[in-house]
Amino acid sequence: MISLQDLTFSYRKGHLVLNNLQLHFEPGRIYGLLGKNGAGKSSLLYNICGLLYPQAGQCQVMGFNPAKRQPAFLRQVYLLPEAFHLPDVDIDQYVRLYAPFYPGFDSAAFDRHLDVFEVPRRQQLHALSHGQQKKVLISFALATTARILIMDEPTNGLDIPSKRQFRKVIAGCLREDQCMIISTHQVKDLDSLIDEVLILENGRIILKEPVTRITEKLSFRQVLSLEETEAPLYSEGALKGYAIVAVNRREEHSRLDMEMFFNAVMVEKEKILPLFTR
Ligand SMILES: Nc1ncnc2c1ncn2[C@@H]1O[C@H](COP(=O)(O)OP(=O)(O)OP(=O)(O)O)[C@@H](O)[C@H]1O
Repeated sequence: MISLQDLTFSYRKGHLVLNNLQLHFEPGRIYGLLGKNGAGKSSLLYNICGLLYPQAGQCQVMGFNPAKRQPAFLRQVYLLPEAFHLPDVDIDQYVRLYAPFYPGFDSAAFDRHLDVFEVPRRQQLHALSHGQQKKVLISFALATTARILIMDEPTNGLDIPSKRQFRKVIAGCLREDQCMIISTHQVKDLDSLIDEVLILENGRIILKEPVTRITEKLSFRQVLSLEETEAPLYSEGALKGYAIVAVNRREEHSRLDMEMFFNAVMVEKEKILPLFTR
């Protein structure tokens, strides 16, 4: 559905932001794009949407070259950017203005999502808080039913109950022909939603693995003392004892803790990445 071949991108000469990326994204999946500040996550997303253009290599999205920004492409792609500015209209006017760009726009779904988020319906957008505005945009994004949904830090600025609402709204909303890429630092908000994890570092994808494969290779556990377990790959002090990431030697079933996983990869790359070489 999305295919990047040898994609290289930089804002200025001599400073590669995306370095020779080979990447494929399939429909029916939610991808979590992780990386430290400045790793190149937004730049990658903007290349996929055609808002930035590669210096070398290819980017193909649903058979289109995004850089051409053809209407048939734009109708099927929605980017929720990290920072946004909304016009001073009310929600209904906003829908009347922007929904026509998306032929598959589902007004009933939009209303349902707004209800879950408990957004006051009759307000001017400028009278809403930043978090409420974001909820309008998340609801709008999902209601477009665009085949490619890209969200840059969608849960930034959402309060704790809203993060739960976000998970509720997203879960079960993706169709088999849609693909969602979520770039985030707020990994705890999303670890139950993500099908596949990508980690970007210094312009390269250092890991791209389905959650099922991560938990097949690694186990995520709490232990009272580090002596009671064979040397973990990574550990962090927890309320009672330690949270650990260990090699999953006994085919244990554990739930991915994406924050622990990301930290473990950052600190113990040499130990963890080889577990995933094919
Ligand atoms: N408009 C720009 N002009 C020049 N350099 C830029 C521009 N935008 C980003 N960069 C640089 O490109 C690199 C990647 O930035 P990008 O915003 O893609 O990273 P990111 O992973 O999304 O970061 P964050 O997690 O902080 O949002 C950084 O080194 C950044 O300084």
